[in-house]
Amino acid sequence: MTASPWPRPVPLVGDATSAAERAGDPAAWAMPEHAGGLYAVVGARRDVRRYRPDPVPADVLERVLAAGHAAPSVGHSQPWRFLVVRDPATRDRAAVLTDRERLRQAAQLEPDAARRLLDLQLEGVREAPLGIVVCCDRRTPAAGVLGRATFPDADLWSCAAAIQNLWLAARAEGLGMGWVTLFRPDELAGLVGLPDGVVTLGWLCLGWPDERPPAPGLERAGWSRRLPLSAVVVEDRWPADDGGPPAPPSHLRAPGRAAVVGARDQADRLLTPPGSLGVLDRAVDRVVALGRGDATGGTLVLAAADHPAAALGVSAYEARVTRDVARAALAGVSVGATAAAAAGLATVVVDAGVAGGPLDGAVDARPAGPRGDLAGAAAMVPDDVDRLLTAGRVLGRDRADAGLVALGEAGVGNTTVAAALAAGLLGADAADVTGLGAGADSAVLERKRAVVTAALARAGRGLDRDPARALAELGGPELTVLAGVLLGAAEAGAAVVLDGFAVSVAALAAVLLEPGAQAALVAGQRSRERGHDLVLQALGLEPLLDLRLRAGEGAGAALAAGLLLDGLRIRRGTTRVG
Ligand SMILES: Cc1cc2ncn([C@H]3O[C@H](COP(=O)(O)O)[C@@H](O)[C@H]3O)c2cc1C
Ligand SMILES: O=C(O)c1cccnc1
Repeated sequence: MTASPWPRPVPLVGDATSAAERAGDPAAWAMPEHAGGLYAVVGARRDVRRYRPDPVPADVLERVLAAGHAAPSVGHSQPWRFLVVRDPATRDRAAVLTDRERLRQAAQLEPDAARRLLDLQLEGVREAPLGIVVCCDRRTPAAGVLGRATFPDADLWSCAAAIQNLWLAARAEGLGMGWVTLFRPDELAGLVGLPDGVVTLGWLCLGWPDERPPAPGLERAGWSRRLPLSAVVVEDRWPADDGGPPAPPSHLRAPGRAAVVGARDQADRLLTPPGSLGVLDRAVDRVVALGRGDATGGTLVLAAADHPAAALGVSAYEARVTRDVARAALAGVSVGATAAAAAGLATVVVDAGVAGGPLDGAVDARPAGPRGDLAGAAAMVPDDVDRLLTAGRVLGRDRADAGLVALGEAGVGNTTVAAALAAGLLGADAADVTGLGAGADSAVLERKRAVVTAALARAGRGLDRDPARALAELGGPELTVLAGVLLGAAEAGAAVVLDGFAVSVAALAAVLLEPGAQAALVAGQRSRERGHDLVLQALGLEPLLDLRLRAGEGAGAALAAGLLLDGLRIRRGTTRVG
């Protein structure tokens, strides 16, 4: 192309680039000197719930509000209004509205869920020096705004984008912000006198933060994790085999961020290098975050059951051993019960279907319906899974106030049942999760693998998304009861100490049912059973002990609980610095 003799007209306002410049360097619009800072602020934004009372200077507030006002809006309609509340009386009335709403919602929930709601940290509304009621002025008819005729709620989304801008600017200024929506919208609107047609998106707390969470509190508490990017980015078309909606999020209470950070802070103030007790310190942090740092004892819950699968030659022992072990535990003379006593734990035995009829002195949680051997028929009927989970929950809640809840099992043949359940829940091969159990030889091991393989083929796929069905198809009644005990104990705020392979598989089912329960768990030990490590990894737990146990009965959980109680004593007894 020959050069044009004509100079290019350059507009005096706006974009001075030429088409040739833009084609020559399409990325030249970037702002490399700012990008790093922006991503850092995006990554460091947190929902803050604790505030210092100090005022926010007017110029800082104005910059933050201006950032909100710079948000994108549908048809450039700028529908947001930022109603800044400084008046302490209005703030106090808003706090009362959230308190009231909390009680109202709690009254409609199961007692347990209600308690969790009541524990929510909402003090920010009272503490923060500023409240911002973000409003959307919807009085312009949707059809009159470019883009809203087809998406009539796009004005609300614009306001949400403004909130995100406010939030990022606040973070960059070092201010904390929390978005509170536990209001009846009309009550909040009434409080600040919004006219008809102006709606609110909630109350933003704004002030200097009295917590500086490095990660979302719920993430640190193990409640949930940010999904990998690949899980939320879809190419071109929604996948045809998506398997239905994702599992609902957990409603189980994990410790709040303040509790989790508080536990860590407390440990950091001891006269010792932070984390000096390693894995034990992390377990102690968990218990302290649950508010149970004062525990000096607890309970070993031992659930026992026999299994039709045992008739397929998958154990080196006869089925009557289960009954003997459970009776010895009731008499306090089994390995598990003596280990529990040594650790300062009481033992409670649950009869989850021990052969030979109900066991005197045990908590009765026996399945009522038919039982299958996994390979040929489902382990239990769904009704029994529900009943046994509930029975376990009741027991777990009941034992939560006594201190730690350690879990143990007895059931001849149950390492095969646990292997089938683990394979179903993890999508693993039989060979990866089938081990020697209480002492299998190669012929028994061969039969165990065959049973697990047949069970998986019979039960079909997708069990990882439906843990209750997995328990019915591939589970055992003692594992189901233990999953319930874990959930009940975790719901009531207790720390739960796991034992070996079978207990850990029960825990995996429980955590798939209620991810929030993970925050309550401490892995007692890594046993020598094949597959245990895989299950612990799936639980995201590092065990306290690694003694190559193959005991079952809660022996490892009791040993670890003793160590954990020592760790709590050390935490309480060590002097604090500065
Ligand atoms: C005397 C005795 C006491 C036990 N206590 C726990 N288990 C452990 O072994 C059993 C599971 O292994 P498998 O799947 O190979 O049968 C469960 O009862 C478990 O708790 C025991 C096993 C025996 C023999
Ligand atoms: O790993 C275990 O928990 C285990 C192994 C063998 C027998 N009972 C339990």
